[in-house]
Amino acid sequence: MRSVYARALQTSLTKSYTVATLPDGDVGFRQSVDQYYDRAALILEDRLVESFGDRTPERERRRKVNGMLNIIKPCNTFLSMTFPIKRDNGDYELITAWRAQHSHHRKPCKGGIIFSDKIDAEYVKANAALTTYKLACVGVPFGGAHAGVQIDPTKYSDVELEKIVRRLTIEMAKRSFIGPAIDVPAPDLGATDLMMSYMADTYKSTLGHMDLNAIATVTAKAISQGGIRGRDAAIGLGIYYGLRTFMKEALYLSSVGLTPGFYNKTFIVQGFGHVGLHTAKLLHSAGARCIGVEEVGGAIYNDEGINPDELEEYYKEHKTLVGFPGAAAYSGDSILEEECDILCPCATHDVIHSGNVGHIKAKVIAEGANGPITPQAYQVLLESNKLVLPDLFINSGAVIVSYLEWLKNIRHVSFGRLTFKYTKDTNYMLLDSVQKSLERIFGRKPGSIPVTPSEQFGKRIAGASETDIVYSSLEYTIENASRDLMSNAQKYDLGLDLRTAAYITALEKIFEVYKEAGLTLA
Ligand SMILES: NC(=O)C1=CN([C@@H]2O[C@H](COP(=O)(O)OP(=O)(O)OC[C@H]3O[C@@H](n4cnc5c(N)ncnc54)[C@H](O)[C@@H]3O)[C@@H](O)[C@H]2O)C=CC1
Ligand SMILES: O=C(O)CCC(=O)C(=O)O
Repeated sequence: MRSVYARALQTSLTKSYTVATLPDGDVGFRQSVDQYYDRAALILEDRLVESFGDRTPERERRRKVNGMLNIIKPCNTFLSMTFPIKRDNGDYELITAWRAQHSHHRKPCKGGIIFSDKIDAEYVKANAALTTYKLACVGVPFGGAHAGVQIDPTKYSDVELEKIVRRLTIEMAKRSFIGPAIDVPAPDLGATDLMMSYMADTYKSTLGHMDLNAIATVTAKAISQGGIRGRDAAIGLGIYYGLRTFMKEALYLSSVGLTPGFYNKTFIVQGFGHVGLHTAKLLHSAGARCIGVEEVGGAIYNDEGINPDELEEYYKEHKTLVGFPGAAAYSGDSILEEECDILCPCATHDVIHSGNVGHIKAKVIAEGANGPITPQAYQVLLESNKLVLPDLFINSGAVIVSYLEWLKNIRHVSFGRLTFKYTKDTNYMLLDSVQKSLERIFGRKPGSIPVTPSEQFGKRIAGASETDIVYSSLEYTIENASRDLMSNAQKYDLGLDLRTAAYITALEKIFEVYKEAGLTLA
């Protein structure tokens, strides 16, 4: 029998991650975050200078603004770790891992952990910076961080992975790189919720044993370990809500040659892991037609539509998409290049680059993955009137719901628990009071006037459950962020360049924090 660990890992760890070799001249994910930041900073600079008022000479104000813009960009603190583990066969091995805390403008820091042998220290720093901008873009009050463990997790047993996660936690704890008020990790590529439960358990049993808030030190834990309902689907749901907002915007859609709404729009998903699976399911439920899905073992295609729920079952059992009865094995060059309305790259970075961008036919691209498009390719997409919904906005569902989990943990009570009974009693009292008022006016004869809740109200009569709160808060946050992006795109005359609009949204907020807090001990 396979262990729980192995079962939990089965979908995310049974493959190796392929990363495109970029054509000459293409800048990949690592440099791209800094480039986008620079562009946003350049556009904002004059306004930021103005924002200081005119009591100080302009030269002085500009100096201050440039100083602050330079402070925001680099990684604040960086931890490089090597530690040994004893493997099941008796060998000793050194594990290399990193945690980058990109920004301390808000505490704690927050961000995922990637388990992959295709990453390095610079990649981790880039992801940490992107996380700072992502958090600020959607208004989650944390600083950005990210971690990487440089192993291919498929090559390690569940016991070995547990050892690595527990030792990693201790290494981070020793150096104050983990803690509910300091830095709060979560799973990313190649990681699982079970790993997060081990991490929380290790912290609370060691350095955090006196800390009442110890379990708030990691998010995306199992529910029994203080996790939150709704986290599983959070990223896909965020992508769906974000797409839905833009799929209502006739102005944006007409620029790319689409009509509003999801019904019968075609979509293709790359990567059928945490992000891709839920995105496909939700778009399918909204009436869009999934015509292609790609995984590392091969892609499948069906113009008539693929049912993602059935595909999920098939994939769990067979560990490959190919052979799924509801679609044919894809035999073209690249499914990313197929005709479709919405393309969702939800696997890894740098998959659309200057070598293939000319063949991309999708009209809307939702960046489920972090950094799936190189800056060179992005420019081409903009010039060919494609609408790209950028990573720092569209895949922010995880950080939004992580924030709710952290809040739940430090409040020590699940959402709704304190108010369920009171809300339900109040709502029944309200119905009763309406009934009595009607009877006072119309009398009780020939019988009492029944006032019963409608089906919809009946479902909500006891108030919001944890899942209701998570989903509605996610929806609210993404819709708000969408409006910020649209308004900044208009204000700065950016056309379809929502990435720059998102970086500007983030940068304005971070700048404001520095501006009003001043520089400690400066
Ligand atoms: N898990 C999270 O909380 C978040 C993840 N992301 C990003 O989304 C992306 C995917 O993350 P997860 O879904 O969590 O990882 P995952 O490990 O659950 O799934 C990724 C899937 O993509 C597949 N894949 C990898 N390379 C591929 C390729 N070249 N072509 C086709 N399929 C490929 C893998 O086999 C795997 O099934 C990453 O870029 C990650 O950084 C973004 C926001 C939040
Ligand atoms: O929920 C989190 O803290 C991490 C999410 C993440 O890894 C990401 O957004 O890239």
